[in-house]
Amino acid sequence: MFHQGSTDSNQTGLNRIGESTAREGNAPRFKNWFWGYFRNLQNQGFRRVKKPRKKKKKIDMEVLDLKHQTMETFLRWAAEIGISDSVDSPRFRDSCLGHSLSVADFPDAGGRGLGAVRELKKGELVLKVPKNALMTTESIIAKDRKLNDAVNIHGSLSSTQILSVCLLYEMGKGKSSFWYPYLVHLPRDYDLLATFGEFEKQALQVEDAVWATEKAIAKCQSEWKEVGLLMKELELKSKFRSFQAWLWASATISSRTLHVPWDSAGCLCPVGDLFNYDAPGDDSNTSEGPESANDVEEAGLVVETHSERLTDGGFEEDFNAYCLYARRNYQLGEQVLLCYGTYTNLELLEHYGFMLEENSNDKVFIPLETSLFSLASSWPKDSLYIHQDGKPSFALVSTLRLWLIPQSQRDKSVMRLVYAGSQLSVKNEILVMKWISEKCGSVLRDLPTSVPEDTLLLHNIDKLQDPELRLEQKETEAFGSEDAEHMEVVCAVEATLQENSCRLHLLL
Ligand SMILES: C[S@@+](CC[C@H](N)C(=O)[O-])C[C@H]1O[C@@H](n2cnc3c(N)ncnc32)[C@H](O)[C@@H]1O
Repeated sequence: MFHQGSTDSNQTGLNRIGESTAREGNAPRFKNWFWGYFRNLQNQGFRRVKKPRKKKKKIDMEVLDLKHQTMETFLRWAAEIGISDSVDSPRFRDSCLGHSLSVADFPDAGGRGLGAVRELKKGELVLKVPKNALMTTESIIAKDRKLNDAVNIHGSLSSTQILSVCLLYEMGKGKSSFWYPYLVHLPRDYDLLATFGEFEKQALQVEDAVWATEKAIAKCQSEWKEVGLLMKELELKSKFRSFQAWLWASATISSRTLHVPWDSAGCLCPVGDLFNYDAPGDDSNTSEGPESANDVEEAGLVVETHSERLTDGGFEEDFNAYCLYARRNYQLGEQVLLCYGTYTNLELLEHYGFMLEENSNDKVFIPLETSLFSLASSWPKDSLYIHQDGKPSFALVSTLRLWLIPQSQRDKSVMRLVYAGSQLSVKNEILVMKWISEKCGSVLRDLPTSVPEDTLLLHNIDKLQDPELRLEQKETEAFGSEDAEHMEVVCAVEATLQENSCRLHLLL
């Protein structure tokens, strides 16, 4: 659904959001800690766990005068341009919502989102956004000759780079932008990997997560350099040309665009981008054993079709509109969610800036011997992983079965059993499980912190970040008695917060 590709636990308490607030653009408190990544290993008795953290990075888009822009104003504007949550949209409505949906706050499942204002049936149309309301490169440049001409001579830039520049250009227009009522309600800060600083990156601890962060930051920087000339030609104000502004724009595009068939960058969809994320069906990881069809799919032996899962909506030529449908039945007050795609927690963090505590699509990669990799050459490297519930993937368990028998016994009949996902012998199976258990144990032991340490640290960092919960003197003293490493991290967080507030002052 959302272009880059559930928690149903907290779907009660539909609190209508009326006024815009400084932080309404995003969940007030995202669980952006990566420790969930290894939590299930810990649940199986492993002691050590990764503990990352994420500071808030404010990207100040001060051009927006938020004072007079309430959610009501936005929803009225949306109704005027034809956005509607009902099939038969009446011509005069003071809100595009109210028939099926309402904007509400879901603190534990995405923050601002859309709730059901009545019972909704699976497959029912819940939102229609006409093409003219969508922000695409095409629709933005169609309204601006100068932008159109400039964009057309920069054909080497990717469609995502172009859309990001168009977004910043539109932001630069302020109130004169057609989409101003929508733009003012975009989040002002994001937590995607590309926005991570050195401290946050190191806190991830796990090698592939640190590497993914470095890659995301490097990509963002090089893409920003590449668009420098275009932004200059467009005479964007320097604050819109800054790397901070670029981070903001590319995070907006990454986390909010919906797929459209005519532009690989997708579209920004007013109101439609208020749906929070629901992971695709829990069916992907509930199989009984590695012999199941799902495990075979994971191993890349069967091409998985997601068509059933991703049926929440899309652009429909017949309606000339983006149409979004209920993916299941909803009760009054429940949060209505969309599936943006199938993601691990690291991928969710990279593309959307959040992760799920329970994510059946999550994967943990453990270091493997080179000889094991060469034995697994018929499977993609990324199929050798451990599920969030601790179960090894089909490819991993099959390769280990083979690897842990003497080379002389690896004949055709054994290979056939391995590829069919069958056990070779009880002895071999015990060896496999023992090997995995010891490997995971050693990975976890090598990490600097444990879950309880992480939990305590996160709790204290939360307090430091929340002005309303500022640490009282007594608690500060309590820190003094904790170990030096903990204190060091708290100091680093304080320094980061300090640095951020200085940066904000400079911008203002
Ligand atoms: C398309 S927007 C959804 C609306 C968003 N909550 C808002 O206020 O604009 C996607 C963003 O919402 C947040 N989000 C969506 N689903 C979430 C979930 N299940 N848990 C936590 N955050 C979520 C993430 O910040 C994500 O980048």
